[in-house]
Amino acid sequence: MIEFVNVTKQYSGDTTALRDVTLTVAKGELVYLAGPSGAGKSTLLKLIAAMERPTSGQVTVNGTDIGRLKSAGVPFLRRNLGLIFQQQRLLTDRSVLANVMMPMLVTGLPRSQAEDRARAALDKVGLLSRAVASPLALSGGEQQRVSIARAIVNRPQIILADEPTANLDRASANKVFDALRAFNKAGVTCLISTHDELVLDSASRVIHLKQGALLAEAA
Ligand SMILES: Nc1ncnc2c1ncn2[C@@H]1O[C@H](COP(=O)(O)OP(=O)(O)OP(=O)(O)O)[C@@H](O)[C@H]1O
Repeated sequence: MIEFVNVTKQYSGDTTALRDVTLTVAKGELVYLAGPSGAGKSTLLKLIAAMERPTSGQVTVNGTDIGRLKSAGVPFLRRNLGLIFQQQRLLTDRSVLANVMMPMLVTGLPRSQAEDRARAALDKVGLLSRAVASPLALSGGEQQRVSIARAIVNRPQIILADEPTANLDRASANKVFDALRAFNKAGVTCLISTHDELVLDSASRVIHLKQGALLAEAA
């Protein structure tokens, strides 16, 4: 479902963010990305979402070659992706419910249907009771769970989460990981970058990056 073959990504200014990375993530897998700051975790996720293009090598997502994808094809690719990135903040002048409805309204789903699905998604992350609240009234962990609900309402096949629990306390982080694991159990392929040692220790698959290079995976 996701395949990197000899992928190198250089940013202007001569930074090599990824070096000759080859990996495969199968449908339904839950994969964590680990590595020190600057190791290339965000870059790897951005390549999958076509937010960046490989300098060399090939990235394939659901059969789509990201390096050859025309900009008109990007929305079609993203329809299958649930993105939880730090820069995608919630709109603070709208309710929690309105934030979660947004991606469905954009695709033209009728309002009543969008609302039903948004409520169901908020229920799954344990926040249905906060539907009419402003995101500003929520804790950081709750806001992150709203972001997860927003990322999954269009029923993506793949969730990409970039350090979804950065700056959260243990209890909030656990709830965020629980929500992500639940979606994985329901069949969604998940790639999650994290520094959370507790989660990494108990993970079935961890991809370690160091200075842009893949370290051998533990068997
Ligand atoms: N848009 C960009 N332009 C230039 N250099 C970039 C850009 N984005 C990332 N880099 C550089 O590429 C390298 C890898 O960055 P990346 O954000 O992928 O690492 P990371 O492992 O996600 O780090 P962190 O844990 O701090 O988020 C770093 O040296 C970074 O400074």
